[in-house]
Amino acid sequence: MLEFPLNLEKQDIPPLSMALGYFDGVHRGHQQVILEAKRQAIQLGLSSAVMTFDPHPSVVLGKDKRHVQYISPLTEKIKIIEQLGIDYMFIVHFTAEFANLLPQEFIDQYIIGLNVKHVVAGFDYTYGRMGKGNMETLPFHSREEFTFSVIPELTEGNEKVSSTRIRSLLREGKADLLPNLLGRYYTTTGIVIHGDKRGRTIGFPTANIDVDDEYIIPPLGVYSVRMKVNNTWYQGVCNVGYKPTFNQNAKKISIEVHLFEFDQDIYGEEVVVEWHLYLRKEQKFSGIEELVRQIEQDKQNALHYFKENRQIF
Ligand SMILES: Cc1cc2nc3c(=O)[nH]c(=O)nc-3n(C[C@H](O)[C@H](O)[C@H](O)COP(=O)(O)O)c2cc1C
Ligand SMILES: Nc1ncnc2c1ncn2[C@@H]1O[C@H](COP(=O)(O)OP(=O)(O)O)[C@@H](O)[C@H]1O
Repeated sequence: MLEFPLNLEKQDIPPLSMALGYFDGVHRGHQQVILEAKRQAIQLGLSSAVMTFDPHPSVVLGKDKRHVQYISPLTEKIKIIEQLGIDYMFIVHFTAEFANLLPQEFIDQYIIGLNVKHVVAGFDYTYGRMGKGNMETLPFHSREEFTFSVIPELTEGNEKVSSTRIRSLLREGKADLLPNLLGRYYTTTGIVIHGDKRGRTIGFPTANIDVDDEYIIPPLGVYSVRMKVNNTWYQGVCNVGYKPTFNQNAKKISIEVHLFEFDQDIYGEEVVVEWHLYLRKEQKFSGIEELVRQIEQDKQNALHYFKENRQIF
């Protein structure tokens, strides 16, 4: 992986076929762009590359300076793109200065200057100050130094597959609808931390996960999930919430997963939660007995879900 500023001369970089995009989520539309860059690389005898930007342009340009949340924060995005088998990744730090480059300056410095011989981007990709450069202006800005392919809009159910659509489904808890758009289930990577140590005393030990706040967390409630621990996937149930049965004024949201057929100490481990299906709202129960009865029911519902979808797992 290469990060800007690059201390490389053009002659040190192999000729590239490069996919351009912000690629939050690396969804099915993004995958078409990236895989086309790879296909063109093979056909034209080039190395494949992806150029992406960090942080999200809205952090630098937006009026709304709130903390931005992603479908795939940078490290997750890098992992997913690596799995697509791309040779080089360029991560451009998106600054006010970068956003101010004229379209021709962007093409000269970041495309022609990096020895790019073929560009692949989606039909609505824009570049340069105020997004003035687009796929129609690209032939003029290319100075005939590279060729390019434009990937048409990918739709699903008559609607564009987009990061915005995925973000809103995620915020509505519709994890089960995401594979149609993402090409996989939604995942969040985090570290197992210590909780209140109550879980194992009620027969449901739960791994409390500290998830980076750059991720979009699905809404409060109980979900069927899978969790990857040391490269093995386990089925389980996850509660996202404040545990109102025990806490009156909890401020920090907790994400905790009870795994079936699992009995290991995994404090401090990095784990991946794969979100499958929203099961119910988080509730305040009158006591432990009622809570335990409900968690047992959640477990049965999740087991049923995994059994019904056995062909996938
Ligand atoms: C599947 C599942 C569903 C849960 N549902 C609720 C709930 O509706 N209300 C609640 O107060 N706590 C709920 N919890 C959280 C439990 O209260 C929590 O796991 C228990 O207190 C242990 O916490 P600890 O791991 O911090 O010790 C749920 C936990 C799991 C695993
Ligand atoms: N089936 C399981 N699912 C989740 N965690 C488990 C399981 N079995 C053992 N553990 C371990 O036990 C811990 C959870 O126990 P718990 O009493 O809920 O403590 P805590 O409140 O610290 O999470 C997990 O972090 C993990 O290390």
